[in-house]
Amino acid sequence: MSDSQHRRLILPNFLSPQECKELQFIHKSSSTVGYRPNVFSTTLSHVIATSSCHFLIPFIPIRERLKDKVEEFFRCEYELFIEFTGLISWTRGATIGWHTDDNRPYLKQRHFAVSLPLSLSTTHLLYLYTIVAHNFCPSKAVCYLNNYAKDFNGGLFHFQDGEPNSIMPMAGDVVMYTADKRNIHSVDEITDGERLTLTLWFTRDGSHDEDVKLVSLLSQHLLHKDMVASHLPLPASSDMYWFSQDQASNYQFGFNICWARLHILGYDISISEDSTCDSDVSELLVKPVKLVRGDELLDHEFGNILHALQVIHFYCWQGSSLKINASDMDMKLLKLSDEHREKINSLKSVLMNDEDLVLKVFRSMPLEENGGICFAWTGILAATAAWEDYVTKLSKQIHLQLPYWRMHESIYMVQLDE
Ligand SMILES: O=C(O)CCC(=O)C(=O)O
Ligand SMILES: [Fe+2]
Repeated sequence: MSDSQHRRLILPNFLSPQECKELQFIHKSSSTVGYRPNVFSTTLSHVIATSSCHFLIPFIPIRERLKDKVEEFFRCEYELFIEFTGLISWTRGATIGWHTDDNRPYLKQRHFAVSLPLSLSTTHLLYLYTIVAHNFCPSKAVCYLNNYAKDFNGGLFHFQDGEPNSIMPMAGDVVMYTADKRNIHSVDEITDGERLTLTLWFTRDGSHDEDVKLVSLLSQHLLHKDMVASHLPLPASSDMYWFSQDQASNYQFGFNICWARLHILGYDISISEDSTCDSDVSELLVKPVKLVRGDELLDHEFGNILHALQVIHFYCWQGSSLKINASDMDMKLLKLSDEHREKINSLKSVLMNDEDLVLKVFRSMPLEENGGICFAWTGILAATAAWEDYVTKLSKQIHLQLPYWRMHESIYMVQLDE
């Protein structure tokens, strides 16, 4: 559906349920606290910085399809650039009143450039000609990845003028609109659950091309890394995972979102022997961990809490289709001693000292745990192996495609004959 003035476009079912679920898996296992209260985000530069470059792969075909649509709909004669790609989730309390989206810093820069009358070089003049003569209004695409009323309540999207008046976010649907006054919009407060979107910004201005920055980050990151090296995620600084209501990150009130996301799915974490509640939070995040459920501990070591979180969310995503191997049946489960339980609780009081807040933020809607299948430790072990296969496959694709991306300073699906 598009409106008569060509300022917005709504595309139902643009993303497949599988694409939505894969992006949800990435976000729930990689997000950091976001730029506004009660908001969480996963940017592409963040996944690179945390040694999870492979997660870029699922975004690539989706970015391409969205860019093609925007170019077609807004009738662009020249190429557009993606300025930003991110997964963004809003939880209880997040809201935004009537606003336009043209408050991005690069817009100010553009106005500044136009008001410079003197000493312009030919390049400058050409540049000005391009932005003035082919004035493309920056645009945004918001792809909904989960469902109103099922995964969250509240969070309806509204346009102030014209049709459609309101949009009920449903997984797979996309809304595209120009960032100017023709599209004043708002989002109702989220009252329950977690509302998840994939958000992209488009620009004409090549100096804000996200791909150039991402290719450079990828090159730096992968230069020293062996292709067969481990795919362990590397946690970012601990304050990026610290949620507190007043945004003060002094670790006194609030919680670590990795621990919290495991907790709401029914897991506790046992951090290696020498960790105590006096340890520094950043130190705790990089230590090997084991998973606990009830009074059982799975005797399998994960590289760090982020690794455990990725595997558990992989289990939630793929649960019902995972194959249990014979070797998974040999797993070792240990009964927790009182002493061990006490230790877990004391670390928990450091990383998650406001449990009520965790439940308020993440656990207000019934969760569809483990892809709807019953929990089994054998399933977790199967997920551990399947996660490794999955990231290895994605990682190979990154390594094969990066030379082409570097050559073109652009990220695209390279057709390679295997
Ligand atoms: O998530 C949405 O539906 C739109 C969010 C929005 O308007 C914004 O972040 O500026
Ligand atoms: Fe907006």
